[in-house]
Amino acid sequence: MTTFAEFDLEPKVIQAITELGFEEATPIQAKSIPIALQGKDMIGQAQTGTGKTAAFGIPLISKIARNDEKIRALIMAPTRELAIQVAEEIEKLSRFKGLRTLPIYGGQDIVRQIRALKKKPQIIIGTPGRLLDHINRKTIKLEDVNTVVLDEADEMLDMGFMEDIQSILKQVPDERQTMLFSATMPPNIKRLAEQFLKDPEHVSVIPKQVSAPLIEQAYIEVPERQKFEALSRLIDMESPELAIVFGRTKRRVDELAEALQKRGYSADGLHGDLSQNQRDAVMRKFRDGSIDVLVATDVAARGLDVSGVTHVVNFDLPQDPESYVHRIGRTGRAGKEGEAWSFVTPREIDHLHFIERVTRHRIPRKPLPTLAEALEGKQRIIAERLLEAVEKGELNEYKGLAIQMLEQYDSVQLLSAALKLMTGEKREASIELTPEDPIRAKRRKPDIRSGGRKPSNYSGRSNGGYNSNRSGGSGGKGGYGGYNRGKEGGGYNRDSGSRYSGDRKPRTSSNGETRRPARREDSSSE
Ligand SMILES: Nc1ncnc2c1ncn2[C@@H]1O[C@H](COP(=O)(O)OP(=O)(O)OP(=O)(O)O)[C@@H](O)[C@H]1O
Ligand SMILES: [Mg+2]
Repeated sequence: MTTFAEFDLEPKVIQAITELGFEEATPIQAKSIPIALQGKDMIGQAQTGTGKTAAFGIPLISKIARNDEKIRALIMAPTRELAIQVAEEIEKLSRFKGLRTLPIYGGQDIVRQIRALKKKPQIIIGTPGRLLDHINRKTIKLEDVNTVVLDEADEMLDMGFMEDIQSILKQVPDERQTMLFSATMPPNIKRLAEQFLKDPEHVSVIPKQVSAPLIEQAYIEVPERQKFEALSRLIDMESPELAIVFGRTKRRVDELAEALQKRGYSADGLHGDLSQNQRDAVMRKFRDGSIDVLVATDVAARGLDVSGVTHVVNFDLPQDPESYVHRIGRTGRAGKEGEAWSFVTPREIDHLHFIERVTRHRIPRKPLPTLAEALEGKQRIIAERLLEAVEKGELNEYKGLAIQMLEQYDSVQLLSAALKLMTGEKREASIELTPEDPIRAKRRKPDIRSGGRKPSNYSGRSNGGYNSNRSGGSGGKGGYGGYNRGKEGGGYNRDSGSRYSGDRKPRTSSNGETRRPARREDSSSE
């Protein structure tokens, strides 16, 4: 166990860490912070939800003085939501130190951003395209930047940001520290690292399997046209606190969110074609729990940290194994458990096996929840809500009528009727989703990690070694002491010399943005 007091950090930073409820450093933090504090370039890789943001954030803020009026640190992230979230985390970590952070992303009024830049933030967190706009307008000057972080660098490359990133990095002074972080490290990252990092230290905390161990994974084989029914039953049976459902395309997300709403679920959709206001509103509703189900494209796959996400559903399988790892990593974060379900059409079974090989994890098959299981789940929730209301009291206004009714009817009959009404007959609104084509299996060599290097001896606990008093201590669901599902391995041989060939051709863009050619389908995520 490594406490934060063991690092050479200012009391004000320690104070912020304590305030955030972090009791000990996660393994990636324990390894990266001392290296980053020395000013070395580094490549950091660790499973989803294991605190990579603070791993680069803490050293970064340690280098900046409060009264500095220059832009000293530049963090690049692939999506607007992620830029906002990283900015918030850095803001919290530097709260007592009093540094100024500013998220900069497309879709937001540029004049407003220019005004905010006049307040002299020292730390800018942005998406590459909008950052470059500001750099070209000279509203952001990079001449004093001494730290650059690329969060989810591989995703930024996949989205077609290579050129933007290159031209930004070329304008940052050479005497700088560059850090690159992600949960997965496909080979294209190597090229970027070779070009822009100086003798980087590789810091990785990756056990045999790439995905986070606290996520219970399963797949359901289901024909395309039955997917929606399967999803409704799954939600009913599992009654997630918060769930993210991933769909392949924007159209799919729109249709699915609407269909869920029609059936009475509290759901909304997120993709790159929505206006910034709409995107912000959806994320706000999801974070504060006023919607339970977020339906999203891969725009929500990377980095997003929303506490309370208990379930991830791949309504459509993702094309890339990396995407699978990042998507399911929206749950099982910070020492909490989560479940990840994937719908696989019969023709996609091969693709699922491919994902299993690359992620080195066998995904067990589960049967489609039956109607009875779905109903049982719904009833359980209703019963819980009823008992909560009993606990809460304040029922006097209803008691008179209750007594009257009980004099005339049998209590079991009455309560059953009440439960039936509360459960609600399923609104059988007819749902027609436009079918998506099945994904065809690609062939790559099975290793999602970088460079074929041996995994570092992963000595952390199976949950990534968390300890935070926010997580509610150990024991019970959501606890995290030495928990081990013993699912590692999955019967695949490690092929330590190889890594997959990474034929990651950027997918074509449909968002009408022509300036940068190689964007993929939801590339307006920036
Ligand atoms: N030392 C710690 N103790 C407890 N909680 C922590 C600690 N460090 C970070 N966290 C919390 O863990 C959560 C996940 O952190 P973060 O988003 O940085 O993960 P990540 O490794 O970047 O994941 P991803 O690969 O999905 O981007 C956040 O809510 C963060 O505040
Ligand atoms: Mg992250």
